[in-house]
Amino acid sequence: MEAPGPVPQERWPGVIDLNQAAPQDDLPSVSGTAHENELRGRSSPSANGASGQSDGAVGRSRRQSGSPLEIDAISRMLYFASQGSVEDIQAMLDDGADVNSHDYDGRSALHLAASEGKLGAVQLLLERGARVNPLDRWGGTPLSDALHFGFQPVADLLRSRGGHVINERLSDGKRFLTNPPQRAYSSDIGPEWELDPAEVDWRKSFLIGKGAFGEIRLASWRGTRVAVKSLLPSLSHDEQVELEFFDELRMLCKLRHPNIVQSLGVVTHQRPLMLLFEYLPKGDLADLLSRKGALPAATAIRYALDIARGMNYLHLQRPNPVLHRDLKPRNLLLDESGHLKVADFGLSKLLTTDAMHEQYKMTGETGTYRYMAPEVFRHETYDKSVDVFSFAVILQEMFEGGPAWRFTAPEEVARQVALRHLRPPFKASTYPLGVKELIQACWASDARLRPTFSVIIERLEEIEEYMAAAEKALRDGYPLSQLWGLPGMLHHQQQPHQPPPQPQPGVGHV
Ligand SMILES: Nc1ncnc2c1ncn2[C@@H]1O[C@H](COP(=O)(O)OP(=O)(O)OP(=O)(O)O)[C@@H](O)[C@H]1O
Repeated sequence: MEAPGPVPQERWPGVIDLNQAAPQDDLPSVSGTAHENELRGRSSPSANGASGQSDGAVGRSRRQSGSPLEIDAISRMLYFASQGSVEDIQAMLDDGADVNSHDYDGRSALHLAASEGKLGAVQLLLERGARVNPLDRWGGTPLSDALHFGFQPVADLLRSRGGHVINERLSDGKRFLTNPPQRAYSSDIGPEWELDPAEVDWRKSFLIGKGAFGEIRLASWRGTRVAVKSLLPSLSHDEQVELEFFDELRMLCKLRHPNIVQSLGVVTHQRPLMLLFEYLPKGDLADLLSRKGALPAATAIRYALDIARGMNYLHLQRPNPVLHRDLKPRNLLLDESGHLKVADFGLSKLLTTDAMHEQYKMTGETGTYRYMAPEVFRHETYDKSVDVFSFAVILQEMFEGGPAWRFTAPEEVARQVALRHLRPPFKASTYPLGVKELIQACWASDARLRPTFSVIIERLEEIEEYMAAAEKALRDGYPLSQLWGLPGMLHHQQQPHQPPPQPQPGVGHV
């Protein structure tokens, strides 16, 4: 059984912010009522006119035909609405665009215009026949958006046209939310991110590995070695996945941090879809642990800080945090200077949890199960704290030298963790004082009690300082008895027959 960890200094708010969860996982698997169908972008037969030009018709046509032109038109319409570009909206509508078109999340042009307070655009859309109360997948109407973001004149206008806020419960009890994640719509991925595939030189390429989303190869791009991730054809044929993928790519390409693997650009104009990343030749943490076993405490803490800093950067992205959802040693790459970088972030969002389970089973890539938060395994609503859970398991592995219960199938491990609250055991004697407690807080069953990465960074920095102080104390020849008050990392150094550590210039690398 899991021992309760200390109460972290900073907590998740009392109620989990479902708005921060990856949207596809909020979508309950119910169907049937007109209301729910509307939420999902399907019209009930009675609401769907003969012309078929309703939200539902667009939803269906996007899913069935999936022509890039159609997707582009919807995207542009939403972009213009969010910008309040009345003339552009007018021109698109004059050209035959559907005023009720919406994206995969059910966000219509009216939603976008209302949530940005674009009164002129709202007026125009209503005049041109926009439905006043379309529901996005969080159950939000344009009026609820206008109210949420404080645009009173827009709210007044919508109310005068029959706008209302719907805040009811789905049949399975999950709450509708009125403030969905904000998206920065644009009409294209942006030429600067779109790479010319002809510039990728495959002559000396080789396969680095295969994951649930596709394979990754070393290749050369403009003379530089790069890691090219190709999306599995089975995924990229799914238009829904592609829509999400493009949206995600815009965001991923902009991210920059010393502890995340740098994305260089994308190829979306031909298949398979490809993502180019900086190439990190030193391997990943999984390989390192299988070669070296348990890491020295100072190295483990330094790596933990690298991961936490990279993850903190992702979680603090605005307007929406970037969830990893697939944090594991295989996705932590070593750079030339001996630091870890987080790879593969954001991509798992492309799959629903169900699809993720299926995909992992299909490809045999079940490694993720060991790091999977209980709520993900149980297919429940979750938020960014799932990454904190994975981080805890990784930190424990760095001290233990590899995964616990190696001979048990990963899926079974996840089941025990999720359903019986089992947690990997602490066997090593090298944990510095405070690390076990930190790990326990991070893998708490109650996701609200898990600390944020900002708090984790503070704790790890304190631990690192303690360790440096202890090392100095040893170097300066304090009697060991005086060191008992210092962190537990000294405990293993005080075992009989172990000489005190030699002073190190800086922290040692593995
Ligand atoms: N930028 C990179 N440079 C060098 N090696 C990389 C890079 N990105 C990934 N790899 C390596 O490629 C291998 C496969 O990675 P990939 O992300 O495709 O799959 P995975 O993480 O094992 O699985 P999944 O995608 O299902 O999470 C891993 O060993 C990983 O360390």
